[in-house]
Amino acid sequence: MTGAPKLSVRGLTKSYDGMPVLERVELDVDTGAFCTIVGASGCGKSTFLRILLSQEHPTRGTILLDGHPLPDEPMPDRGIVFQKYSVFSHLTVAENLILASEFEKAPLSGRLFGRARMSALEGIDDLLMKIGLCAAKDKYPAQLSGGMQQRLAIAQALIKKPSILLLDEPFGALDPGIRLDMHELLLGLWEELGMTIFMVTHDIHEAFKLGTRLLVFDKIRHDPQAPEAYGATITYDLPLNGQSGKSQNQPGDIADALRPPVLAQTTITQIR
Ligand SMILES: Nc1ncnc2c1ncn2[C@@H]1O[C@H](COP(=O)(O)OP(=O)(O)OP(=O)(O)O)[C@@H](O)[C@H]1O
Repeated sequence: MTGAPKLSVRGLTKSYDGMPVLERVELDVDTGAFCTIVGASGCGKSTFLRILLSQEHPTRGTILLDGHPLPDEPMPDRGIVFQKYSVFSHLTVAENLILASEFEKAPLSGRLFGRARMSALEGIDDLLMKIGLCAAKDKYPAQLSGGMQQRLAIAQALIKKPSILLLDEPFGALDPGIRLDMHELLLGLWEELGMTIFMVTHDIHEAFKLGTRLLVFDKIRHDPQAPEAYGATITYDLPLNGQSGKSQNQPGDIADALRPPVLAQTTITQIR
């Protein structure tokens, strides 16, 4: 790794009501990495993303962003996209995109008028072009397909030019063909904007295709009498080169390893 990492996580533990969800997570991520995150349902992947967004806070441990403690509140430097469309249904595509500017420039009313509004609307043209929604600028979300709504959600997350993009199963609700289009779109944006991406997915092939690094979350300790006694951590951290197909690891290897008994044995060995 060259220089200071973009993000550095040390001894991260997150508990709810005294029950650990994440335990002793350690991670350094370079600027521009595309980290795909997989793991069993309920193992804390979304919690991890919410902590990176500062929507949740660690119970223990530290997170440094560009060498400084992660701010306590979500900031424009980190954008997030969820699986279900998180856009405002009563606003058009353009209005959804200028909303952040409206609240920034008119915090009391949340509305811009006249020249200020025109200027905000002109400011989103480039983003609309990138995201392929120029023709839908004045449509409402209900008039858009699922893929288009998710494009809008991505555009919304990008409007403040975040250096970190957090994606929580962003394509999980889309048809396979649309997902492929979205992969192309996302890879193009990632390359052009140089963001560091963390993307949770349940699709191991998607994880291998898109990521430069695969993070597997799982529990390394299990108590059958008390399944919630232990939290998950990063049990596999694999460099990928999905775009050039040079990765030595293949989706099937991880899919095999994700079977619980094998994973438990393998990861304990690995952690030691
Ligand atoms: N605010 C909360 N209060 C209490 N428990 C919570 C809270 N948020 C998450 N949890 C619990 O933390 C655990 C991890 O949840 P999380 O959503 O992070 O898992 P996940 O790996 O993203 O799951 P999935 O793949 O099913 O989306 C779950 O047991 C969940 O019930």
